[in-house]
Amino acid sequence: MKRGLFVGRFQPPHWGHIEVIKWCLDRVDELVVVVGSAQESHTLRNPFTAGERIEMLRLGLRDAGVDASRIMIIPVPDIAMNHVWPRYLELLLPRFHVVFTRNPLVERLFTEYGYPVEAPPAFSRREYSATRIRELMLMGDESWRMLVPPSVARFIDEVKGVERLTTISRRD
Ligand SMILES: Nc1ncnc2c1ncn2[C@@H]1O[C@H](COP(=O)(O)OP(=O)(O)OP(=O)(O)O)[C@@H](O)[C@H]1O
Ligand SMILES: NC(=O)c1ccc[n+]([C@@H]2O[C@H](COP(=O)(O)O)[C@@H](O)[C@H]2O)c1
Repeated sequence: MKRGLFVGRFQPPHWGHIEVIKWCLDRVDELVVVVGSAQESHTLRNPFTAGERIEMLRLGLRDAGVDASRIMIIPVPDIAMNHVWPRYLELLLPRFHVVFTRNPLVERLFTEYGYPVEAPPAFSRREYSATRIRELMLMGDESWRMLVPPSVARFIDEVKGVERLTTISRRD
């Protein structure tokens, strides 16, 4: 049984993430999806809580018809020591055999630690970018809705995500 690891912040999850997860599931039996920077919320880079990000990932994967029984979604707060971060993930997660990432730091830390690392292809990376989605939300541009699965857009409406982002971008 081969298990893979995929780490992201998912602020918010978008179609690019869903495509990457599907790509990973073609290569392993199970995938551990880490919701990183789990301690963060209510900032411009990290507006959503770890719990909200878990809910949105599950909704998005359901929209895409992905088999949830092959995926474990686990929130992990950051630690101040990059060197020991892979070891820290081993403490918190089920065993994994390969790391999937396009993040250069994540790639570097796991390669130095001795794991095989594979880079998923870029799926319309310019469009499917959470930074871009947050920028569109702040500009009041509704086209962000096309970049996330429909239930994720509904969830963001429910928690007033755009209002939250707009409020925290203001100055006093
Ligand atoms: N469209 C995409 N195609 C392929 N990989 C992607 C895509 N979007 C994100 N990823 C990868 O998914 C992982 C987690 O990404 P992350 O949650 O940071 O999304 P992001 O869109 O890059 O967000 P942000 O812009 O907020 O950093 C990273 O390895 C990232 O490279
Ligand atoms: N020292 C650490 O805690 C450490 C090191 C490398 C990456 N990470 C986390 O991994 C995640 C990587 O995801 P992104 O590609 O969305 O940045 C982030 O949450 C990042 O903070 C944490």
